[in-house]
Amino acid sequence: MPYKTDEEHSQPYVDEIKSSYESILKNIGEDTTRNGIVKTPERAAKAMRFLTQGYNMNPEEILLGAMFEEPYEDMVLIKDIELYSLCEHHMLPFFGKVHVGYIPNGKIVGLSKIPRIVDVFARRLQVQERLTHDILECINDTLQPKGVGVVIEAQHMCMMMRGVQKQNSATTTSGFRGEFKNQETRSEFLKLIG
Ligand SMILES: Nc1nc2c(ncn2[C@@H]2O[C@H](COP(=O)(O)OP(=O)(O)OP(=O)(O)O)[C@@H](O)[C@H]2O)c(=O)[nH]1
Ligand SMILES: [Zn+2]
Repeated sequence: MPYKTDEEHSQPYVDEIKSSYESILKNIGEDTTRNGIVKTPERAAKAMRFLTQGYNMNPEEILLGAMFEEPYEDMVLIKDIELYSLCEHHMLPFFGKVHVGYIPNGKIVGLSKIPRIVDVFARRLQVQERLTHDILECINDTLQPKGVGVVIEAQHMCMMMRGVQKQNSATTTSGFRGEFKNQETRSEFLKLIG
């Protein structure tokens, strides 16, 4: 099996994280023995393991597992990939959409593998800028296309629920390699993602 399932990644360290959540609940003034809360440390620990399982996964391996020789020379675009990640500053969610385009150089990759590598990098503590580059460099280094572009549009809960409390601001980040640095190719990509 080239990479592990979500379930396999959720097991290690759950007990340690569980007792940490128990302390957090006590410190915010909760009664950790009451019915609705008693299993919360374990649930929260499993959820946290799920949301950070990307540390244990190898995105290059995912791409290499489904690369096929193909003489297609035009742009391949996978747009509107749902994104859920956690910001490394507050460990609060940021969420939005990822758009990935590439121009093959003799090899294409199985389409599902692009959202899969987005999830691998998103399921780590992140900043949006690094997430953008992680996805970009992984595709560029592994698939070695003629060009690749990544755009992420996201909203950050740490700016919505707390802090500056801005509900409608969105952040866009982008990165381009190879032919996507040419104005014409980049414009075509940006036009296609709308
Ligand atoms: N560049 C970048 N900043 C982020 C991201 N996620 C969260 N942040 C910011 O990280 C910064 C951390 O700033 P600090 O001043 O150390 O933390 P803080 O006191 O909680 O800041 P406020 O959110 O302004 O209350 C904040 O400005 C957040 O908006 C991200 O993906 N990229
Ligand atoms: Zn944050």
